[in-house]
Amino acid sequence: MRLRALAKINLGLDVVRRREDGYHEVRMVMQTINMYDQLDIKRKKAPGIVLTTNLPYIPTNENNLVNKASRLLLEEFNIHDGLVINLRKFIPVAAGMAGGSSDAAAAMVGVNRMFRLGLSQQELMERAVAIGADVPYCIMRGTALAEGIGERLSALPPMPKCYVLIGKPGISVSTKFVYENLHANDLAWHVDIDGLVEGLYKKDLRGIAGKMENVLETVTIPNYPVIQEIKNHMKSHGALNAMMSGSGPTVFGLFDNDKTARNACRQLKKSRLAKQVFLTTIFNNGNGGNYE
Ligand SMILES: C[C@@](CO)(OP(=O)(O)O)[C@H](O)COP(=O)(O)OP(=O)(O)OC[C@H]1O[C@@H](n2ccc(N)nc2=O)[C@H](O)[C@@H]1O
Ligand SMILES: Nc1ncnc2c1ncn2[C@@H]1O[C@H](COP(=O)(O)OP(=O)(O)O)[C@@H](O)[C@H]1O
Repeated sequence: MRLRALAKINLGLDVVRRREDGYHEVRMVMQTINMYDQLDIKRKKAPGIVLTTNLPYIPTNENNLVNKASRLLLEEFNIHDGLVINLRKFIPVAAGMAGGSSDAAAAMVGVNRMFRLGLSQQELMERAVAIGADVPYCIMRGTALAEGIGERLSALPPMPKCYVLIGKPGISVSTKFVYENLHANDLAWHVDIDGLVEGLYKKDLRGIAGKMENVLETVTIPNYPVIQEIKNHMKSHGALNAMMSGSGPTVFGLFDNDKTARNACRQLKKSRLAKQVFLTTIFNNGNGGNYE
C-alpha cells in the first residue's frame, strides 16, 4: 500500500495564550501544498514495526512518528501482525512544514485501511492528537482554521490557486524553543486571522497575501536573521507576500504568475540564502481523501 503524506504551510499563525501545562492556544490558517513524502506499507506475520528511510539522520525506532502512529492503532485494536514501512522523505525535516506529523497521519490512514478497522476520518483525527498537535489537521487536509492547540479544526473555503516558493535555510529551529521564548501572555499585537478568513471567503488572493502574518517570527527572526533575508528576497522578486511557516525556519512566498515564480526560484537558488528551494502549488482536492 502506497500513500502520500502532504506538507502544510501556515497562511497565518497567532498565539492566543500560554496554558498552565506549557502548551499554547493558537489560531492558525492551515494550507496543504503539493509536496509530499511517500510511505510504502506492507503487512508481516511477525509482530513489530520495521521502518526504513532514505534519510540517515532521522530516527527509525519508536521515536519516528510513523512508528508511534502505527503502534497506537495496532495496540488499540489488539493486532498481532507487524508492519514493514519504507518512508521516502522529500519534505524538509524540522522545517515547520509538518513533515513528521503528515507521515504519522498517512500511517494512521494506511493502518486503518489495511486492517479494515472502519474508523471514520473524525475518529482517526481524535486519536491523532496524541501523536502531535498538527497530526489531526494532516489527516483532514485542505484549507482549515485550527484552534485549541491546533487540533480544533474548521474547514474553510479553498485557498485560490497560486504558486508557492519554499526556501529552507540550513539551520535548525526547535518548536519547543520558539514557543518557550514567545512570552505569549504579553504579546504587543495579534495576527488578523479573521481578516485572513474573510479573504478566503472572498477568494481574494491579494487580500489573503496582505493579511499573512506569523507571530512566531518575533522569536525566530531576531535569532536567525536569514529568515528575514529570504522573505525580503522573495518579495523583491515578485512574491505577493512571504512568511515563515509554523515554527520555521522555512519561508514561503506566494505568486500569482508562473513566470515570476520560476524566476524567483532561480534567483533564490543563486543567492544561497536557502539550502533547500522548491517551487510547488496549493493542494485543494477537498478535505481528507486522495491519499494515493
Ligand atoms: C508550530 C506549528 C504550527 O503549525 O507547527 P510546526 O512548526 O511544528 O510545523 C504547531 O503549532 C506545532 O505542532 P506540532 O509540531 O505537532 O507540535 P507538538 O509535537 O505537539 O509539540 C512540540 C512542542 O511545541 C510546543 N507547542 C506545540 C503546539 C502548541 N499548540 N503549543 C505548544 O507550546 C510544546 O512545547 C511542545 O512540546
Ligand atoms: N517521520 C518523520 N519525519 C521527519 N522527522 C521525524 C519523523 N518522525 C520523527 N521525527 C523527528 O521530529 C523532528 C521534527 O520533524 P518534522 O516533523 O520534520 O518537523 P516540523 O514539525 O517542524 O515540520 C525531527 O528532527 C526528527 O528527529
